[in-house]
Amino acid sequence: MNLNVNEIFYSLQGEGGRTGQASIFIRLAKCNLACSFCDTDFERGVKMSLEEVLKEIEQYNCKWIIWTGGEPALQLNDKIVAFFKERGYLQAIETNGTKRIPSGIDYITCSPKQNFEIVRELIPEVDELRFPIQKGDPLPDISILPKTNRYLLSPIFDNDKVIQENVDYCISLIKDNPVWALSLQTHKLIGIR
Ligand SMILES: Nc1nc2[nH]cc(C(=O)O)c2c(=O)[nH]1
Ligand code: SF4
Ligand SMILES: [Mg+2]
Repeated sequence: MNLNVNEIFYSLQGEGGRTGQASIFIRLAKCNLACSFCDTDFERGVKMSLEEVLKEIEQYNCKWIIWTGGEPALQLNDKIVAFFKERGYLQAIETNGTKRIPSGIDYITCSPKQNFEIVRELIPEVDELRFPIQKGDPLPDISILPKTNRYLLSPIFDNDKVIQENVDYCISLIKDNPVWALSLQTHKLIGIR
């Protein structure tokens, strides 16, 4: 079994409910969407076997993987997740909600970008919903979305720069609708990967 890998790096989770936790990011190549605000160059990839990925990540003193992309659910399956689970890894995923998630994932972050009504059919329950928001965007209707305990709004940045009007807009939405909370891309604020 192989993966088409864009990059592997060791950093701290910058966003959401696991912010600040050391994690090995495995960015898989390719996405099935093309969002205007996308901050990631995910097209290029190299073919790696699971053993090669394991060898690379074993150098880090960390047992959390974050599968990201692109859209990692285009490539992951139950067997790949089981391979890393059997070797002691906990696995988080950052998904756009357009594909089913393999079993065995320990923390699901879902950031739907379109077709919100099909997301819940594919992924009934997640650990967090995190929506990139720019000024003027409507607040998502949580009644049709996957079940979760964490509803997060993430103001869209200009590359690594805060766009204050997006932050202010998210804050006003949250004050009016306190089921939501703010998620910042803290890695960009502090200049780490
Ligand atoms: N530090 C850090 N945290 C992240 N959380 C999600 C990321 C992503 O690109 O998916 C990301 C990233 O690129 N860097
Ligand atoms: S779903 Fe995510 S990775 Fe894919 S284009 Fe949109 S923002 Fe970029
Ligand atoms: Mg990123």
